[in-house]
Amino acid sequence: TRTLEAIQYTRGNLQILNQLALPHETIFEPVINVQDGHAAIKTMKTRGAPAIAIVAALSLAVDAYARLEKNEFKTVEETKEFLLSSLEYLKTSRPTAVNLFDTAAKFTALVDKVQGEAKEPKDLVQPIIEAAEKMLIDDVQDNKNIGKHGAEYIVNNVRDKSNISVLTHCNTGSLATAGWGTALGIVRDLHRNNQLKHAFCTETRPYNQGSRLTAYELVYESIPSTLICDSMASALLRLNPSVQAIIVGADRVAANGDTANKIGTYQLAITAKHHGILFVVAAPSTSIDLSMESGKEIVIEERPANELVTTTGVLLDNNQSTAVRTAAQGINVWNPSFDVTPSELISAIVTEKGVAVKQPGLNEFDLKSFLS
Ligand SMILES: CSC[C@H]1O[C@H](OP(=O)(O)O)[C@H](O)[C@@H]1O
Repeated sequence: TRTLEAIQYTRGNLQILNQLALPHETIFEPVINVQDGHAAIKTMKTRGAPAIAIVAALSLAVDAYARLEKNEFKTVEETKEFLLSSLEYLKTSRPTAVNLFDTAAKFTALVDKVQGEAKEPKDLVQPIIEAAEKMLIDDVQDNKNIGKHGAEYIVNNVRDKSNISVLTHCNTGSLATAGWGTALGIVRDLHRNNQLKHAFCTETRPYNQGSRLTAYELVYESIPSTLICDSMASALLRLNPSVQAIIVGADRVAANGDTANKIGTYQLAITAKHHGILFVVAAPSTSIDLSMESGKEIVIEERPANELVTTTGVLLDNNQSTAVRTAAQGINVWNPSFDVTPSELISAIVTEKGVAVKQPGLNEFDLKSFLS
């Protein structure tokens, strides 16, 4: 079966699925320049650490392609200035997921590398377009490898491999990546291998990535699944012994394994520890920030209060999605979009390169060695 896709691209043309309208309306919107790319990411029409980086890169690719077609670049220097300033601008869209910053650094290095031999603007633009297009391919391949490594790890490390249910948080599937997904990719592999009894997903307040996006992906592919409120996770673990692993994604993993992920991840790690089950982080190596020794340095994005005091994606009688206020007027709001789970609560970090685990007796991962 096909999985859903959040990004539609052909050279010079980019459309993104407006995830604010899911699951009720499937609306693809054009992204014609970096301003559109920045807005799609900032408003969370596009979200998910890998998808954010890919849409940012492709928005630069279509913007530069259009300018080249219209001969708007007069010199190589002017072209370089446009590319580098666009990357700096795209980095201001959301601060926590490292993938966007990793991509901006790689593309800046690419511009620096090719500028020496560049004779005309297209000599700078073409390599950027090709690098952006390659991300679409590489991301899906990375996720397939994550799915394979993660499913193997879970089957080999649970108590009862004939009775595996898992709980996942937020959305880490085809709607957060170029396809297949990270944590949800592991769920897909377990299901495809007939190793999954049931997948539980949390609602993931306040944006509801779980009830609106993950539930949508699971139902779309007929994966046996049940939606719970975030507040039900501990009761589920206490009452359902088949739930033997919690699998989540990541926005930024520090060198010691501390992981920034959707708000609510930290308390899932605490309850996994209390109930003695696996807590597994799934992420491509582009989500690992080796420049950060620990999670203390990770910037946590705070989102607008209106995203918490309303319920996004409510379906009105006229079949339009909208946000409806639920909280009392005048109440103060704290709305961090992520939290940091310390490495000692994490069983394993599954990447496309394999599964990182801690040395016996150690509370931290050594991801520098793992990735070297
Ligand atoms: C594979 S997506 C990783 C990560 O991104 C999500 O955050 P958001 O929906 O705010 O972009 C969530 O934290 C996922 O786990």
